[in-house]
Formats: sequence, C-alpha cells, structure tokens
Amino acid sequence: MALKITVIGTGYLGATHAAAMAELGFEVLGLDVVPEKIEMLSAGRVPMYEPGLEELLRRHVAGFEGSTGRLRFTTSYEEAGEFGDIHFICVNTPQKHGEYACDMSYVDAAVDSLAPHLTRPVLVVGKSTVPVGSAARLAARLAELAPVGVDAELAWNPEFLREGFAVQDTLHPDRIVVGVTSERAEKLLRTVYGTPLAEGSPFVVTDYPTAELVKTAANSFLATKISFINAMAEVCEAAGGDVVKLAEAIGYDERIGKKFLRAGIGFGGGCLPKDIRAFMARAGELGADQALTFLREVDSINMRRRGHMVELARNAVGGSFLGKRVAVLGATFKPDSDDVRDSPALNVAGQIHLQGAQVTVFDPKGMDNARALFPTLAYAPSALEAARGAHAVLHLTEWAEFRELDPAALGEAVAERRILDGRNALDPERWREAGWTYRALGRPTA
Ligand SMILES: NC(=O)C1=CN([C@@H]2O[C@H](COP(=O)(O)OP(=O)(O)OC[C@H]3O[C@@H](n4cnc5c(N)ncnc54)[C@H](O)[C@@H]3O)[C@@H](O)[C@H]2O)C=CC1
Ligand SMILES: O=C(O)[C@H]1O[C@H](OP(=O)(O)OP(=O)(O)OC[C@H]2O[C@@H](n3ccc(=O)[nH]c3=O)[C@H](O)[C@@H]2O)[C@H](O)[C@@H](O)[C@@H]1O
Repeated sequence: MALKITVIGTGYLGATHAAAMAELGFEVLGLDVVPEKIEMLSAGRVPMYEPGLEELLRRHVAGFEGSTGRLRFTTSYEEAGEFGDIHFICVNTPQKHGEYACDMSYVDAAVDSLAPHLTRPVLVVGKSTVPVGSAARLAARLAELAPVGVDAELAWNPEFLREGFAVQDTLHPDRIVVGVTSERAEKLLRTVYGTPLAEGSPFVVTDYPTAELVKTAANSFLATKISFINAMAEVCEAAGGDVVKLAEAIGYDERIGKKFLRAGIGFGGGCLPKDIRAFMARAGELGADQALTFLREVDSINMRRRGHMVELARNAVGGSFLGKRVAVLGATFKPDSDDVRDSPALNVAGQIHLQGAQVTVFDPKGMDNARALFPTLAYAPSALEAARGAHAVLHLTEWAEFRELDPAALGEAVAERRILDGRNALDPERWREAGWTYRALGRPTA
C-alpha cells in the first residue's frame, strides 16, 4: 500500500513540503492549528507569497481542472493520526521572547497533540530547525505518549529551502540529510525521497545530533559569510574602497565563491538571525559556548548595518530627520517573498520614523504583513507614490522591479534627488546620470 504522509504546520516550510510530497505522488494531509490557513489552502490559495507554490498546490488540491486530488488539509489531529504513515513536523521554532534560546513549545505541542491519536506504526520526521538534543528528547516523549502497542519512531530531516525558491529547492534539493536510529527509518525516508526528488541529490544518513547540527551549522556559515562581507564594507568605507568590486574579485577564487557576498543592510528573516542566536544559547547549555563566540560578532556586525543605514540617511538629509520625508523601497527581508519577520528594511524604516521623519514605504508583496507589524508607518501603492515629496529615497530590499525604476520619472516626484542603496543592487551610473546623488554601503561616494 502506498505511503500516506501528513505535514504538521503549513507555513512557509510546511505548505511547500505538503505540495511537493503530493507532486511526488503521495497522498498528503496538511494540518495546521490556524483554521483560516486551512480554509485557504483547501481552496487552493497560498496564505503567503511564494513563487510557483499556488500552481503546485492547485495541481493536487481537489476542485481544480486536472488536479490529482492527492492533497487535503485539516485542523484535526485525530484525522492526521488515522491518516498518516509518516508525519512531518514543520511548525515554527521562533526565538524566545527576550532570550536567545529557541522556543520549542510549538514542536512540543505538535508531538503531544499527535502522539495519542496514532493508530499504527509510524515514522514522525522533524523538519523544523531545533537546538541539538531536541530529537532525542522528542523521541522519548513520542514513545511515552503514543498509545500502548503503537510503534512510533522519530527521525530528523532538516530543511534547507530558501524563501522565494521554496518550490525549486524542495523538488531539487542540494542534499537530503536524515538523522535516524534504525534501518527501517532510513529505508522509509529513502522511499519518500526516491526519484525524481533525490536524483542527483546526495543523501546523507547520520545520527540525530549531527542532523540537527548540520542545519544550524549551514545557517551559521551563511550568516558568517554575509557578516564577513559587511565587515569588509565597513573597512572599505573607512579606506575609500569598493566592497562590490572586492566581493567580485575574491569570489573568483572557487574556494571562496561568489554567492552570499552581497554587502548591504545585512541579513534578516525568520531563520538566520534566530538560528545563530539559538545555536549560541544551546552551545552555552552544553558548555561549548566558547566555540561559538564568533557568532556573537556575526550578529553584532549584522545589527550594526541597520544603524549605519539610518545614520547615512540622517546625514544625507542634513543631520536631522525632523520635518523630512523619507521614501523606503522594500519592506520584506528579501525579494520574492512577503515575509517581514526581522526585516532589516522595516527595522531601518521604523528607526527613521522614530527619529522624526515622515516615512512612506512601498513593497511589491509585503505591504499587508508590513502594515500589520508597523502600523504607524505610511504606505504608498507604488514606488513613485512613496517617493513623492521625499528628501531621500532608501532602497532597502532588492526587488527586480526597483532595478527597472526610471530615475528621471522618480526625479520629478521627489523633493531632493537623493538615493541610498542599502542593497548595492541599483546601477549607480543610471541614477547619477539622471541627476541623483547616489550613495551605497561600502562604496565610494562618487
Ligand atoms: N521559512 C523557511 O524558509 C524555512 C524554515 N525552516 C524552519 O521550519 C520551521 C517552520 O518555519 P516557517 O514555515 O517559516 O514558519 P511559519 O510560522 O510560516 O509556519 C509554521 C506553521 O506551524 C503552525 N503551527 C504552530 N503550532 C502548531 C501546532 N501545534 N500544530 C500544528 N500547526 C502548528 C503555525 O500556525 C504556522 O502555520 C522553523 O523551524 C524554521 O526555522 C527551515 C528551512 C526553511
Ligand atoms: O533556515 C532557513 O529558513 C533558511 O534560511 C536561509 O534562507 P532565507 O532565510 O529564505 O533567505 P536567504 O536567501 O538565505 O537570505 C537571508 C538574508 O540574508 C540577506 N543576504 C543574503 C545574501 C547576501 O549575499 N547578502 C545578504 O544580505 C538577505 O537579504 C536576507 O535578508 C537559508 O539560505 C536557507 O538555506 C535556509 O533553509
């Protein structure tokens, strides 16, 4: 009999994973505790912006022409327990309020809710990003809470997808990593990730702690790479160098590589910032805090970028924001996503607003989420409207459409032709030729 899969938590990770599992041919049931999300997904609508996901969803949710009907959604753990042979846990693991540590309460709640409803031998597979040691603890919890006689095993299978590329990354992953304690679990996961998904993707089998650590190590490395180039940007500014050229030049060395060397206002989002902090907190609990002290520096270089952007903008408008209008292009933490969790762009916008400027934000996809998080900022329906009357335009999220903006047309709308590029993504010459003062982070002023 074909394996049936449940996916618990249908956010950025879970909704994508559920649709991808249906694409691979499995019967899938997605579960979330938020009924509105379940209603939307059941109707073939994705509750966030993720390119290609809605199309994938509609290929498998019933009610659309030619759909396989293999993908359904529910809020019922009882239904999930009846349905699944394999249960993927994809719930959120945010930073604890006021602490560095990871809040495991959602993962714990998912295991606690599922376990009593299990009806047959199952594999529960954690995908959420968790502190090392969680899998062993959860395996014991699962065994304890599962009905007597039900064999409930746990595996850990961290996820490496990027928002904006979630569908592609899930269907064609760089690698699949599984932390298992039995051959049966490994075999089941090899079946799940069988062709075409695993074609060309290395399949790494390891123990729980290594699987958990691979995930936090990967995100720590990426964060470190970004903070490294941002540290170079600071030195370039002091010395009159150009960090974009520097990144290009060091990137030709294949050992260094070109990727993740874009200097700017730094990393944000629902993952890198909280993951490096949770990693430091966990290392501290394990008595290995010294090993990760460099991550504290990675974090502080990153947070400094936001303050630096605010300072540059303040200086650009004459030393004070009082009575000034500032246009902010971009609200999401990166382009091609509507995610504003720990967004550097919104953080900068918020700081400038607090310092007295009238800030107007435009983002192609993140407006609703931005408004919900920063209701006191002003929002405009286009970049042009946001720029109207502005004393400075700040480019803070590198959406492709911002690269296409017409500097001459925007120049007609603003009070002062002054643009600060927080992502080093615009073409300085185009803006300068149209009479703008263009300023970027880590680059010469003219
Ligand atoms: N967003 C991303 O690009 C990636 C996220 N991750 C990790 O995946 C996990 C999930 O992240 P996101 O999808 O971004 O979070 P999210 O917040 O978008 O989604 C989490 C979902 O879980 C649901 N949920 C919470 N408690 C629940 C419960 N007890 N039972 C059922 N559903 C519950 C929430 O309602 C929400 O819909 C995190 O650990 C994150 O670090 C890993 C790789 C990529
Ligand atoms: O654990 C996760 O959730 C995911 O976190 C990141 O993915 P994501 O947060 O979607 O976004 P990234 O593309 O990594 O960008 C993160 C942040 O770094 C910034 N960034 C990225 C690259 C760069 O060169 N410079 C830079 O400032 C982006 O603007 C963004 O704010 C990782 O890239 C994924 O592999 C991982 O699965």
